[in-house]
Amino acid sequence: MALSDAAIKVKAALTEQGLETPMLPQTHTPEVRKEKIEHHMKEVLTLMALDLSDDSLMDTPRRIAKMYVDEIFSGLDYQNFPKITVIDNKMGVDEMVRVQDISLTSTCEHHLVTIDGYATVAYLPRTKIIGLSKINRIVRFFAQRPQVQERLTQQVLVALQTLLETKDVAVKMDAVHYCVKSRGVMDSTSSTTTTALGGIFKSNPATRAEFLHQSKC
Ligand SMILES: Nc1nc2c(ncn2[C@@H]2O[C@H](COP(=O)(O)OP(=O)(O)OP(=O)(O)O)[C@@H](O)[C@H]2O)c(=O)[nH]1
Ligand SMILES: [Zn+2]
Repeated sequence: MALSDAAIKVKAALTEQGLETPMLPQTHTPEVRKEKIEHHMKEVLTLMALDLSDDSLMDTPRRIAKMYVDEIFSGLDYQNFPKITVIDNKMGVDEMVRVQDISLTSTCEHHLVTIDGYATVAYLPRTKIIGLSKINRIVRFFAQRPQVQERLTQQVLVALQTLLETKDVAVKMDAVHYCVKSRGVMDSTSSTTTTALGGIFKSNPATRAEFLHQSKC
């Protein structure tokens, strides 16, 4: 199936700006990917001395394969880029549109454990207005990849700048990294905030302050 125009444009913009996730071309169908991952997960779990003949563990390799391909890493495949509804700004909206407290669950690319937090996204409409839920869907698409939070924040910024045909976009994320909480340094209270500001959100101190100070996350 051919990629949507939106997916093609966003992928090209990320590649051009050096912000694409390091990825190889997709050479297998989702079904083949799942079969191969299931096979390798069996090896991994067996190496950990788990008895996969137990009825509780038996289907775990298949479950993991399905979860990787269809769910938590589905954003590696631009076939899964959301359908985007962008309309002309006929009403002449010229004030900030902000969506806050967007649930954000991603996976840290260093340890493949959960990143759990919130995102706030704002833009100043120029010629285009985007369907609100599409902002949440774009956050979710890029979150469903192995990620570092800084890149995730920038990818959402560039995707929206591309689709909205304006630089005036801002993204803020606040998240707990389970690689910091449940292992390693085992800090259960810290969280990480990242921002990516474009256009007027970067250059105008008042707009920047309005976004940064009013966003709850
Ligand atoms: N900048 C950034 N770092 C991250 C993110 N997620 C995880 N990390 C960090 O990636 C680093 C990987 O460091 P390494 O020393 O290679 O891995 P490690 O031995 O498991 O490190 P510890 O977590 O300190 O035990 C760690 O400091 C993680 O906290 C992220 O989204 N952004
Ligand atoms: Zn990690």
